[in-house]
Amino acid sequence: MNIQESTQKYDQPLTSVRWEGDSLQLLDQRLLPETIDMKNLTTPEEVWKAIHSMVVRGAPAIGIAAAYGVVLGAKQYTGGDKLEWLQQIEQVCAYLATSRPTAVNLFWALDRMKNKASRLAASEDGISGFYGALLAEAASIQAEDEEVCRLIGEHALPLLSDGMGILTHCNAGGLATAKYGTATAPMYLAHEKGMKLKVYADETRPVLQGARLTAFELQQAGIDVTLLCDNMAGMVMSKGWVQAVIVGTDRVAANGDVANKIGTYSLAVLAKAHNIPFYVACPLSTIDLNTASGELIPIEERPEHEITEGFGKRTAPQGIKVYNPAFDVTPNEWVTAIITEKGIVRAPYKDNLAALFR
Ligand SMILES: CSC[C@H]1O[C@H](OP(=O)(O)O)[C@H](O)[C@@H]1O
Repeated sequence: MNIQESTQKYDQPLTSVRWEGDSLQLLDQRLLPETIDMKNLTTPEEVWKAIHSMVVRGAPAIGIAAAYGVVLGAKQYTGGDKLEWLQQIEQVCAYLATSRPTAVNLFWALDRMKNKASRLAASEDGISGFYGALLAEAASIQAEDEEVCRLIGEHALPLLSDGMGILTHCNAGGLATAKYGTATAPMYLAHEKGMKLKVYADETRPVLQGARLTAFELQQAGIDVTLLCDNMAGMVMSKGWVQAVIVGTDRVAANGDVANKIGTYSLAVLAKAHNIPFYVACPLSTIDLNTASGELIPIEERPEHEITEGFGKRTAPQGIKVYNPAFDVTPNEWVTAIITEKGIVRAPYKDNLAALFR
């Protein structure tokens, strides 16, 4: 366990997921911003728990961590039978798929690892090379995500201008991806080009990913960021401080409905009311053409204590009824455009999203 104070300025953005030697290092995002603690994981069970408890969170980061979780499962196989090895990999994938239900990147990454394992098992290659081949596949998923996020930022840049106010929600930042983030990618690239943006970050109750993660990473990068309570978004929009809303997503349905952190739908309605564009930034790995529309997206409900406790004490009466959905769905008609690594997609989303995969 490596604990450091996070008050120091870091030269490089923090990496939330890192493979080192033959184990997985995860930055415990539950402890940010005050503590930097890298956890060392060596089993799929530890990866499942890390995803479920949000040690690692954010759709792409969850997928990358799960991919390395499959590699840890492959390391556990000591036999010599290819079919038996494949069955073990398929069992690990099925197990890791139960860690969280909404972010489609988890299932996308596991399917990619399962397909790689199937090709290996069907090949003439010796089983001794399978572990290395799976590790290379997981590393490719991570490396590709970094490039994909950078491209999302590049495609978003024409939507931005010097001095612009951008409001974002939760953390769709470098900590939620391999690097750059999705919603934050244009902010980082604009900053690199000397563009002055004013970012407003919703704290994002109840887990405070905006306050603890987005505000932290943008401040570390030297980007002008102002922290808001979630209930302030309407007011700052009414003051004319916001010229665009940019958020990430955990799953885009085939018709363009968007599942994202709870509170996103409210922002979309507020943005429409103030005639402010509402952009969703996401990689193709977060677009799920197999889910026709938003009401079919499974919405995770999380533990009550995330709402009834905070700031080191109970913040609600004992026994109070609690509803704690971690996500909501924004209907596609409220979405101005979806920014992907292949470019900006606008309505009609069903046809235009499908065209991305042709
Ligand atoms: C770039 S995906 C980020 C996405 O994931 C977050 O959810 P969680 O923190 O619960 O994993 C949130 O919905 C972000 O928009």
